[in-house]
Amino acid sequence: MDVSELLDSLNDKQRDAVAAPPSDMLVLAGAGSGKTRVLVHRLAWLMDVQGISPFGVLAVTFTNKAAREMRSRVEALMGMSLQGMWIGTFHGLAHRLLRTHYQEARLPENFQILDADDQQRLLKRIIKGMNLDEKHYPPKQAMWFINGHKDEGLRPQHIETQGDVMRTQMREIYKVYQETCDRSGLVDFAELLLRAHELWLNHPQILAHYQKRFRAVLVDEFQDTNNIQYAWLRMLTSEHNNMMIVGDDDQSIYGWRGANVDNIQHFLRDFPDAKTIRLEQNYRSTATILKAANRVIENNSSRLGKDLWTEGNEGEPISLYAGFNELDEARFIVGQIKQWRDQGGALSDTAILYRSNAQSRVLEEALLQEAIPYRIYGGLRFFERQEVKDALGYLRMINQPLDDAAFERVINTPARGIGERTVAQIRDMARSSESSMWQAALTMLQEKRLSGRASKAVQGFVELVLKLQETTGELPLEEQADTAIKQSGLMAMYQAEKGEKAQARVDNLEELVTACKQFEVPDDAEDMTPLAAFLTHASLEAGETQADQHQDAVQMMTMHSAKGLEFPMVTIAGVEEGLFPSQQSHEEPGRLEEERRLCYVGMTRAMEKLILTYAESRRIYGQDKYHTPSRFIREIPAECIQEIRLRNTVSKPVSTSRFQPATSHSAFDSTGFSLGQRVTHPKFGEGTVLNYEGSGEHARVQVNFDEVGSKWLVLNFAKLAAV
Ligand SMILES: Nc1ncnc2c1ncn2[C@@H]1O[C@H](COP(=O)(O)OP(=O)(O)OP(=O)(O)O)[C@@H](O)[C@H]1O
Ligand SMILES: [Mg+2]
Repeated sequence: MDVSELLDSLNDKQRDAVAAPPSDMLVLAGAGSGKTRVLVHRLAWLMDVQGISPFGVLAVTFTNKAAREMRSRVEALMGMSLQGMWIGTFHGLAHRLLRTHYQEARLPENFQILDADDQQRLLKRIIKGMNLDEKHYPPKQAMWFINGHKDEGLRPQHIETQGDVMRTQMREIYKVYQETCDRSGLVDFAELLLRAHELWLNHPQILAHYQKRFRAVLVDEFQDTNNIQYAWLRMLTSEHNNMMIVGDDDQSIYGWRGANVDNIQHFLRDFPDAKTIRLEQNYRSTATILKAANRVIENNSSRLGKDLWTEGNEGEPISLYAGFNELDEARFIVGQIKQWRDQGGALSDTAILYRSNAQSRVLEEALLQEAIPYRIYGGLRFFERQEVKDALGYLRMINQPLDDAAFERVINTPARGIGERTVAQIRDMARSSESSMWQAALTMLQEKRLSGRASKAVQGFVELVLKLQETTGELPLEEQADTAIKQSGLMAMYQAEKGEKAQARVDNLEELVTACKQFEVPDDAEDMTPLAAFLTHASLEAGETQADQHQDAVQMMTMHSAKGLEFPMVTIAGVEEGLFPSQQSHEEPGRLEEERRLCYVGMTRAMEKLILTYAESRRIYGQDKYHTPSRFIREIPAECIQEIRLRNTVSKPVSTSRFQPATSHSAFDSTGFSLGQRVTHPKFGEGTVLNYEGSGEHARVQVNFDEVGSKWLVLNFAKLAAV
């Protein structure tokens, strides 16, 4: 390959980094300045110019997707396949190392990886086996305890408990858990890293081999490495090799998961001769987007500090839209995406980013309604999520207890002492009597075919379902859901767990109640109960296959998963206090700055067009919460923002300045009503306009009546009048 090709597409500073003589190096630079590009070109340079073999480099990045992309970019630059090169995530590389040296790592040859779900299930069994109360020692918390200590390189014998009963017990759980894993050849994610570290610690000759072999070690997204990862990298260094780390302290967003941004300082301390290169030109975003993002991040106090500029043009202002509620917000976003598509833009060039996974539901529905394909990146669709499926399981049991899948799903979730063996017995009985498991369970109880303990536990479950059926039958759908989630113990189970992920599960359960409240039985399902109609709706949505890899689809993801990526058009939804920054971050000082870094990450994903939206009222857990716009919006200079207003009618402008004539013509314009407007109906009395859909004679409006609650009305027939 022509070397100049490698360097031509780089600016001076990038070239300095790529073509530097072998040395340790830190590339510290803001978003979109070409850090990842430098790393990729450096890899190619080392192999092509320095003559290092593909087996002599080790490159680490944050996600499997990023690793695949990096490999293919280097291959494209080199014009050859690089099979076998060590390029991957920390977990992937540790796995590879352990596979190669399984004997020294004291693992069976075919050891299995335990994913988070399996890990939690195993812990549950262990906690029960130790005769501990799961309520006091929730498996999820034990998992955080174990993984957290492993991330610090600590085994049970290293953990000080200071006489704390909880810690002592957790340490014991860790010990028993680890023995079980070792016996069965199971390795969890945190264990991969710790084992790989211990492998080198205990086998200096293996370590020496790799120290010599890997002449260059390159790490992207370094700001989000945790302690064990840094320790592992540090071990690898020797006089034979060099390390290049690339990162941005302003994009450190995994502190809550143990990432340690101080590792950048540690690197400078541990590699005193390291050369620091700062890249300052941004190639990704328009000047407006860049200026706005820079100004937001300036509000953080602990920064290494850097300036970013661009030669790019001004671009359009950032659009800001205040939704009347989350439905209006979603509809606006979908409208913008349609406009983008109509102007010839690809859907895959647009991304919708949000703070919390639970926000995706309303957005997904708005997209489905318009038949716009979408893909949820790094996550499941709302109705496919574990906790949502658990809750739906109870609703399905209320609706129809003969549903075996629902029965199996919830019989022991939350744990109520019904073991796998009992479930298997019930399953066998159902099979031999050709009945449902529910019926089989009833028969077995009646005929006393279960052992004392199992019988009592199954009886408890049956009674719970019967009670739910009896007490919720007449209730409105959302109260049915609320009761089921609470009385089944699901909510309490997830609330008892710690951490961001558990919080997301609680959010999703609350969101399910909201979904029930917003659900309208479709016309063709009027013979069904609202519950049955809702369950049908949920399974259809979950069953709808996600847009496949090659289909042009809108990209949806949390801001966390968007790290390192870029899109021509980006919408950040739910930019409001209490959601983003999150409620929890108000309570812990460091967390607010991490939220602001997340905002910086989100904004800097956008290349051409950035849209920020928030909802003035948002239904959370079936209740309307009124939020104020996020402080992050106020931190953006006013001249960078253009407020978009279209939720208004042309015919009846509301007098406040916030409601100006529509800038685009929605069907609603012709109805003569505006969202939020007070109206009166001869039968239902007064209410507030919440929502609308359709146009012309099909136009329908949703009104929340003070007396009778929310109703959809066909405009042509409804005798609505403005108050
Ligand atoms: N010298 C250059 N000339 C033209 N385009 C460039 C140059 N350097 C980088 N780019 C382009 O700018 C964009 C951002 O680059 P890259 O993703 O490497 O930035 P980054 O610093 O890694 O960003 P992030 O912090 O978000 O990970 C990419 O589209 C890249 O191809
Ligand atoms: Mg990058």
